[in-house]
Amino acid sequence: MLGWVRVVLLSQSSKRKATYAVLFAYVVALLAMLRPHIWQIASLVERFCTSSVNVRSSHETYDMLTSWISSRGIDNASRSHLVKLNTDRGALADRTESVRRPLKYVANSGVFLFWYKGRLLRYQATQDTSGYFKENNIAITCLGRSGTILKDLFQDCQREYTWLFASWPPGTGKSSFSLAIAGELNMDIYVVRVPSVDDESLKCLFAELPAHCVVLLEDIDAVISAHSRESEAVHSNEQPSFGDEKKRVTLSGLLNELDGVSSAEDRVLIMTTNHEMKLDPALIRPGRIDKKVSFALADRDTVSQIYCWVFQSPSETGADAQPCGTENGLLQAQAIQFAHQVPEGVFSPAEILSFLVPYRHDPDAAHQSVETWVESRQKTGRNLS
Ligand SMILES: Nc1ncnc2c1ncn2[C@@H]1O[C@H](COP(=O)(O)OP(=O)(O)OP(=O)(O)O)[C@@H](O)[C@H]1O
Repeated sequence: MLGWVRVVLLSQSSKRKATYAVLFAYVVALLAMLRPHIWQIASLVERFCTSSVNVRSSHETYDMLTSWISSRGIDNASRSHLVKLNTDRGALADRTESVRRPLKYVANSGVFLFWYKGRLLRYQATQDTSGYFKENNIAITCLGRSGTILKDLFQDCQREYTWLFASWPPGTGKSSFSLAIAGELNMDIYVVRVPSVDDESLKCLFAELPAHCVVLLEDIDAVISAHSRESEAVHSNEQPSFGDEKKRVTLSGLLNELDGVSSAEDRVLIMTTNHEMKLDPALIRPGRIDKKVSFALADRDTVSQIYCWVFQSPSETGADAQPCGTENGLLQAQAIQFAHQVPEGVFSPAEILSFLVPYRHDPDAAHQSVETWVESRQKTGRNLS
């Protein structure tokens, strides 16, 4: 067969084509020879030349990974799916909330290949039926003995999952941002913590508002909608207590006030929450809310800006000060170095700030202690588990 290929192509008098054809023929012949041993070879490659990470459906990392996978349609081709509610399993989800949550389809079995950061990865879903309970397993495999790419993938999954489903941790700057807006607009700001008021007191507060102001409603997820009341009653096996209802703001009570506030010109209404998934769609529908701003955990840029802010010299403080400007090269370099010691998307700006402030007169000590601090936070189960 090899001789035949060579003769035919040489007659086309193209030396290069002939070389390629010969090489191709050798490869085909080699594959034909190895064909009976192909599974042994594959298993040797898998055993000695790949790295993999395994995830079981009983662990929360499974939810993180499958959210990432299903949002990209990587396992769409599977013929057998497990259907799940797209929800954070750590949250105490109200049963009625599940009606609003999107469904997520996760492959039960099958092998799928996908590209991630320029590397080809393999996703294999299997079902373990050996025990009393069936458990789904996922193995992600990459070529090569270094699993760095897999660690990157899981960090991405975690970041996206935290962003989409988990409660955001507090201290990401929502209230500070609102105060800054009021300062920028030169307006007074009226702050209402929704969990501490009821319909009646909210009505009184709103009646007193001046025409020109910023109104900040903190923690609006504390509002109770009609169906949460029913659900609470069902779960506690009790009739709804009308005495208790008065102690909280109801959805309809809040909507009445909001429609009044937003109809007044020159008033800026800001609502904050750490639990976006708990909000009733009526509260955040277009028309009632003009803009949604998400506050994330600190990325590298934020960490280095906070560092500069803490360690700037007193002469640099002031409204227009740019402590990390290029003219302050040393501080900028130290800030970048510090930002690389803190994993991205894991800590809130408030946490970074409270770590740094005690070291404000001793930046070297901050650099020396940060790794231990990060490790201890991770060990206590904070975000990276
Ligand atoms: N991007 C940031 N840069 C510097 N400091 C920040 C930043 N974000 C938050 N902080 C600091 O973190 C602390 C908490 O911020 P803030 O109260 O605004 O957060 P929050 O998101 O409103 O928290 P919560 O969810 O508890 O209401 C404040 O001291 C604030 O100055």
